[in-house]
Amino acid sequence: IQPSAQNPLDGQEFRDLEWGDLNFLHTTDQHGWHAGHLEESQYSADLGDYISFISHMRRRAKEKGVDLLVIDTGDRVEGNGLYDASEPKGLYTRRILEPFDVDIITTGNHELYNGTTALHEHTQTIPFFGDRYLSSNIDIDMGNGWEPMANRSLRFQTENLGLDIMAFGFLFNFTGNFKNTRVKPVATVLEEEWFQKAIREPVDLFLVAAHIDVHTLELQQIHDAIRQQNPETPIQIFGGHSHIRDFVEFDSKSTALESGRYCETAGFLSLDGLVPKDEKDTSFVKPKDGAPMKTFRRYLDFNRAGFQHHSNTTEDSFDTDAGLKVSKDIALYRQSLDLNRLIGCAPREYTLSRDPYPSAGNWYSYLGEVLLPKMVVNKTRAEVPRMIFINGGSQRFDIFKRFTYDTTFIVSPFTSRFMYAADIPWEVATRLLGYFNDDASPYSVEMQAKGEHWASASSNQPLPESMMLPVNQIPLARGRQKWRKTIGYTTEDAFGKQGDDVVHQAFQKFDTPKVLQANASFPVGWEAKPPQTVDVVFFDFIAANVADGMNRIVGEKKWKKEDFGYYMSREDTLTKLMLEFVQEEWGKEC
Ligand SMILES: O=c1ccn([C@@H]2O[C@H](COP(=O)(O)O)[C@@H](O)[C@H]2O)c(=O)[nH]1
Repeated sequence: IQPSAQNPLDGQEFRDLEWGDLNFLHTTDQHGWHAGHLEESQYSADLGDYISFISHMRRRAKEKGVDLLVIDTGDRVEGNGLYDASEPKGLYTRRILEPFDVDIITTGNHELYNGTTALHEHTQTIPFFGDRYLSSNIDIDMGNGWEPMANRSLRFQTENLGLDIMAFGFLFNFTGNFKNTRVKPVATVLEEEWFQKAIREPVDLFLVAAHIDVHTLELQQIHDAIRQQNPETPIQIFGGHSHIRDFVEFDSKSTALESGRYCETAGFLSLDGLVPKDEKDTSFVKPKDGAPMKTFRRYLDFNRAGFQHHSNTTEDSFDTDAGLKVSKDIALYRQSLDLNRLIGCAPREYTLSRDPYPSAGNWYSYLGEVLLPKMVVNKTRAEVPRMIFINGGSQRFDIFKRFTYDTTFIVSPFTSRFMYAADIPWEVATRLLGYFNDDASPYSVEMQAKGEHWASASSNQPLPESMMLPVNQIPLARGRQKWRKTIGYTTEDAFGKQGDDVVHQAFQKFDTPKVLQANASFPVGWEAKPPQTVDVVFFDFIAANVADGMNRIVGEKKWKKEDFGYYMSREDTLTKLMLEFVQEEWGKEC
């Protein structure tokens, strides 16, 4: 745990784990949160704590004569100062991840948005993990033509039961990658010779580590391709990308688990009733005593109390040398990046989705009404009315009272710059937001294809400490023991409502805007007499979408993204502007 982080409150009610023959721990979408959540005690474990936990769980597996595999399904980068504040980005993250002893690891879309990130992944991270790092559908060009980003598949035997496993690593059909990589559509790869050969190998289980939302066509396609050749063999899938706790059942021997995001969740899954046959034939996985194979899943809140509970350790016996070293290194790296530096104190907490948009506590509302109009300005065109558009997905996390240097990256990690289209007719500019918000618009379709996930009813986001319920003690019928309930994940998935390891109180989640519009320098009385033209200002990340939108509105191909210039200096990213704003506008009395 990091020096400034807090352990969760005592007295939480746990749901225990059920071990099987083959057990898994799974993380996904870590997004640089390796220091843990310093403002939320429920998710305050750091990667060092997780490393200690893994080590105890491996020991327990050995004692039980079963196996444990550790999986990570990508998007380890972008979204936290520990990754984004270093120069080059990820300098420390790559070192921090080295002791992370995963069995299978794969690539997410965030490893590919930026050419340098992809390059570093290929030249530094992948060699370290070697053949355990799988990229079944990604290629990279290092200057000599396309080559596989990493190993395509891996066949291996588990340590204790000797289960024979064939593993793959897939990314969804992502199109927003930098041009030094290419992501092959999943359906195409399923037809490739190497894949067809791999699924014909006589193994006990197929394992798919996928940076793919578990409710997608891509995963169904992967499942169906393997199942067609292997009617009886278990297919275990681990997903990611949509940042939620989720679980789906494809058939009685195939499920997919998604384990949340941002080091808030470690997924646990077990398969029982796997009996490897001596002779390899087409039905070597047999149910125990004729009973069907049993699958069990649980979502663990990422904190030391839970890790100790599930690994049967105590505060005294929990830490391993390797885990302690990682926690110490993280603290040193954070210090050298000055991440704890207080920039300002927020007038109140702002949330992305726990407060409705628009409302006073909603961060998008604050951005649209206060921050963007003030900060996004070109001095030479300051008097020209402007409409500023940013994509909702650019904002990544809530704002607590203490806004530190780290917070700027936690909220706005991307290096998007502001571009503009000058003097756009009022009738065109005012229809842009409607165009973006129209579900049928090509913008939505394209962004969905890129993995854009707008508000999702099934995703549930945890609350900060300040939202903890007052101690709500519920006496147990059989004794004097009392539980303390906190607000947090209350996941409902294909196996029901008992998946979370801690019994929480549910919370409400509201829709977030796809695209946010802010207006600035509008003349007095504009409602009665609108300006004839305005500047349309937007992130370069959505420049092509803005051009498409305006072309659709006027019904002709008038704009292309190459026509647009930068509205402000290229250094003026929203991350930088936000930091300046907080420094200037918010006091330091928290
Ligand atoms: O430069 C960028 C890159 C991405 N985004 C937005 O991020 C999300 C996707 O993130 P996931 O963690 O994979 O869900 C999506 O909304 C992109 O639009 C961005 O704004 N800028």
